[in-house]
Formats: sequence, structure tokens, C-alpha cells
Amino acid sequence: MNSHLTISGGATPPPRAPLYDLQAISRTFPFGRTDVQALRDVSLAIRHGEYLALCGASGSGKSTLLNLLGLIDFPTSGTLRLEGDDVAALDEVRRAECRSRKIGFIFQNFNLVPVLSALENVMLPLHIQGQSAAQASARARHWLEQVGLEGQLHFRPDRLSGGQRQRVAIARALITEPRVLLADEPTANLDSRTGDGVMELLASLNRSTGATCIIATHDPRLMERMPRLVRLTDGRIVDDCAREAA
Ligand SMILES: Nc1ncnc2c1ncn2[C@@H]1O[C@H](COP(=O)(O)OP(=O)(O)OP(=O)(O)O)[C@@H](O)[C@H]1O
Repeated sequence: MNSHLTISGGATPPPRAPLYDLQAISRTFPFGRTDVQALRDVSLAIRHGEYLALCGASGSGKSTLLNLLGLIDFPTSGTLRLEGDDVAALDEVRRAECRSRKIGFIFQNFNLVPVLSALENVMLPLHIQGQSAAQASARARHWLEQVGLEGQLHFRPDRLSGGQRQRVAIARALITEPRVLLADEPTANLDSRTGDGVMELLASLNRSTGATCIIATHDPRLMERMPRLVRLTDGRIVDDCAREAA
């Protein structure tokens, strides 16, 4: 009997494509009369639901790789597939659509709009997608509650601590229910205790929502607790190890 058939005779579904499949990716930037090779021959597969760090020294290529995964930059050569689709084949409109539907971003400096409240900041992505204010407000309240900020809905960023600002940014990234959260040094501007709290929150949201979390960092404390570490040196992957999380 064909092992791909179930007892009832129906075919089992084909295996799900990895979230990301990168083959021989390079990214070169022109720099004066020379070129800087930020990424060289990077091949990497990332499954749905993973929680992993891209690590390496300053200049090793972490942000460049994160920008490619976020579809905000293009590789110079190689193939990048997101859920099986070759992103080079998407026109700009479909790329933007894919980015806003599937990907949430978290930045080290939070990138909140200073004149908007926490609630309004979190509502923004749904507002941009054209959802009604009532729908956006209800979703934003839900996500601010998930990150423990139900008491600060109407505070502007200047009334929030660094950790609270990053929580607002996390709620804003999650409101579109993305497949993947990309975080560039999310704890770099936080003291270690607050940074630990943000990392615990990200780990628990990864478990509860199933969103893949990809975090660029050179913080050894943060690396220690990651179940998968992809290490870059001079734009190359030099190590990719999965292990039990601490
Ligand atoms: N737009 C650009 N133009 C020219 N060179 C660039 C550009 N972006 C990145 N680079 C170069 O590519 C290399 C990798 O940079 P990248 O920012 O990806 O490293 P990183 O590991 O994220 O560093 P950091 O931890 O300091 O943020 C560096 O040599 C950097 O100077």
C-alpha cells in the first residue's frame, strides 16, 4: 500500500512548505568604488512556529538578512521563498500586501508615533488596511491586554517606560496576526531586567499565537535562551544549532 494514503483512501496533504527557504543568497552594497558583500551564499530554512536568533558581531550581516526576510530589501543573487512563493516573482503591490499580511516588525528604538496614544499606535496597521475604527480599537485593546498594558491605553509614548514602549510595539506588530515577527535588537535599549521581561513576552506569544519569531541580536544573555541560533560571520552562516531552550 502506498504509505501516502490514509486508511480511508484519501491522500495525505503534501508537507507544508517551510515559512522561509533561502538558497545561496548574496547581498552586495555599492560603497564608493568598491562593493561591500553583506551576505555571501546564505542558505537557510525556517519552519512555521520557530523561535530563533540571528547572532554575530556588529557588521556580520544580521540586519541585512532581517531586511531580506521582511521583504524590505532584495538579494543581489539567490532565491528567497516565503511559504513556497519566490518573492522575486512578486510585483511591488503584491510584495507590500504580503509584507503587511504576513510580517510584523519590532525595532530597537520602538518606532512609535510620539503624538499618538498607545491604543492609536497599535490601531495604525489596521487603519492602514482600511478596517473601521471600531474594529481596530477592539483589536488594539485585545493586544494591549495581551502585553499587559490595559492600564496605559491612552498614554502617549513619552509617558511610558522603555519596556512599556517595546510592549506597545509588540502589540502593534501582532495586531495583523502575522505569520512571522522580525525583531532587530529588541532589547538593545532596555536594562537587563526589562529586556528579560520583553524576551519572556516574545517567547510566550510565540507559543500562544504560533507566530515564528526571528530575533537579530549580539546580546549573549539573549542568545543563551534561544532554542535555535544561526550565527553569522562576515556575511556567511558559520553555525546553525538547535538546542533545548534554557
Ligand atoms: N545600505 C548599505 N550600504 C553600504 N553598506 C551597507 C549597507 N547596509 C549594510 N552595509 C554593510 O553590510 C555589512 C553588514 O551590515 P549589517 O547592518 O547587516 O550588520 P549587522 O550584523 O546587523 O550589524 P549591527 O549589529 O552593527 O547592526 C556591514 O559591513 C555594513 O557596513
